[in-house]
Amino acid sequence: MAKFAESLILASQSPRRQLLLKEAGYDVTVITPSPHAETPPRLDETPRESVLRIAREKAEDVASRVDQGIILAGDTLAELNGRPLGKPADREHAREILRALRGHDHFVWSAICLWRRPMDEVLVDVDRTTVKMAPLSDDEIEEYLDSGLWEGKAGAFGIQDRTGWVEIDEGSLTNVVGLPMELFRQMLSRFNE
Ligand SMILES: Cc1cn([C@H]2C[C@H](O)[C@@H](COP(=O)(O)OP(=O)(O)OP(=O)(O)O)O2)c(=O)[nH]c1=O
Repeated sequence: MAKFAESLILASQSPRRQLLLKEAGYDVTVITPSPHAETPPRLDETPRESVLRIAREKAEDVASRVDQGIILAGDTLAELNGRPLGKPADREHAREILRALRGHDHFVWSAICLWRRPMDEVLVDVDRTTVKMAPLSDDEIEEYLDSGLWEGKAGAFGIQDRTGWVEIDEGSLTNVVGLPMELFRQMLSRFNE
């Protein structure tokens, strides 16, 4: 792993992003972006464009409060037939999303923004994973909804929650969980070039 003298600041309240970094040996300080920093996906954007913009908004918000270091922000969306699927508003919404996704291939997009202070050098990039959800029965969906694990997850489902229910066709697993670690390492090394 590349060593950085600069501190790494995770601009995220996501416990999963924090865990992925910790497991990979990165020491991070967490500063949560303000809830107003992020504006939801817009109709005139593709899901790819939305995650790139939103990751940057979160990083910029935290950068305005940091004097020195590298700020890392991310954003994740699922996409089914061009339609962005974010975090479900409630159980009803989660059910609707899972019924739409079951049995289908879909994409998961995660963007990363690295914002280096005080130079204000900014890198933004995105990764895409193709996944397939098993043809879940209504009962299986209700069982998952009962677990509450869908809350706060793009596409109302966590690949890490039920092994075998979602399979990766192509791409990175950490990208699906919210932070593509391969891309993160590449981006970090670009600051060293
Ligand atoms: C598709 C999928 C998403 N997710 C999670 C990753 C993200 O945390 C979440 C998408 O929400 P995001 O808005 O990307 O992030 P967040 O609200 O959790 O945290 P913050 O904005 O503060 O950084 O969905 C999983 O954990 N497993 C999955 O399989």
